[in-house]
Amino acid sequence: MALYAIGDIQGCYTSLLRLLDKLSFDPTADRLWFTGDLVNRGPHSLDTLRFVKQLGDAAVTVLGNHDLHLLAVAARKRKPHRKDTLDEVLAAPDVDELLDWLRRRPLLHWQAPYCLVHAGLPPQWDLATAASCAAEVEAVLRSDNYQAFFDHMYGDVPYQWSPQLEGWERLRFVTNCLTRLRYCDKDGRLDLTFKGAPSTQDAHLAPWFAAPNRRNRETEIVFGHWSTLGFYAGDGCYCLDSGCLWGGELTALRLDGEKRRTSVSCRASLPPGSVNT
Ligand SMILES: Nc1ncnc2c1ncn2[C@@H]1O[C@H](COP(=O)(O)OP(=O)(O)O)[C@@H](O)[C@H]1O
Repeated sequence: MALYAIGDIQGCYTSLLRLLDKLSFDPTADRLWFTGDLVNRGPHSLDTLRFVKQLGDAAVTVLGNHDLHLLAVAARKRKPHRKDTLDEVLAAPDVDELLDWLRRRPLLHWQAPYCLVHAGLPPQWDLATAASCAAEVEAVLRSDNYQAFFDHMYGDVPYQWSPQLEGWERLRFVTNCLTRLRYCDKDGRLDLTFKGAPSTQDAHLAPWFAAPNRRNRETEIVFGHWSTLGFYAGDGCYCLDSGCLWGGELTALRLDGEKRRTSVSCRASLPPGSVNT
């Protein structure tokens, strides 16, 4: 049995199949963790969703900002963006089933010694706080009233964590950390606007995983979301978004035993190999 974490797919289904082929992935024995953003901007979001869903217990995927955006568009709470490639999902005969499954995915998955999230954790959260905050948003997304969440999800404020945060503001802050965070300042205030690579940011900002006094250092954090950072292993953290969507690579990191990185180039869309599912 092997456990692999795989970076943001964003509809690059043929790259995923080539990567699984290269790994000799066996769904009856191996396990996959996905860093979220299964969909959008890439060409085959529908195939990707169907594939990951049918993996059942062989896969864990956490929700990313593009997954949440798909749910918001489907709920008619947000207009699609010009660059979205979600129409095929929205018109699919199994759209309800797929999106019902999607909204029940976690925002954080913890299995010692790893924590899997799409984007990051603010420095003020220890792992227990992160897990309970994620559970608050997950409970809303799994409820019958989940569509109301999308009326309040968008926006960059509040910038800073306080245990006193309540209601939609609290849920927005939690969602922004887990699905959009890249940089914060030395006091842990989020900056959700800058998307560039580390060393190109303003001097007052640092990547979230390099924040001083980060209280979640006890766990190894596996994340995606940050294609300009690319594959990164440092500070007890692993970024697996190596820019598949932008013609970079799709990356898997073996998490059990010795960590081993496997990637496929996404420059050429080669015909997919057969996958044993
Ligand atoms: N709270 C939020 N505020 C703004 N955008 C959000 C939020 N949650 C999800 N999104 C979605 O995240 C996506 C951001 O896209 P983009 O700015 O290109 O960033 P990325 O680098 O993650 O692709 C959009 O589809 C947007 O609708």
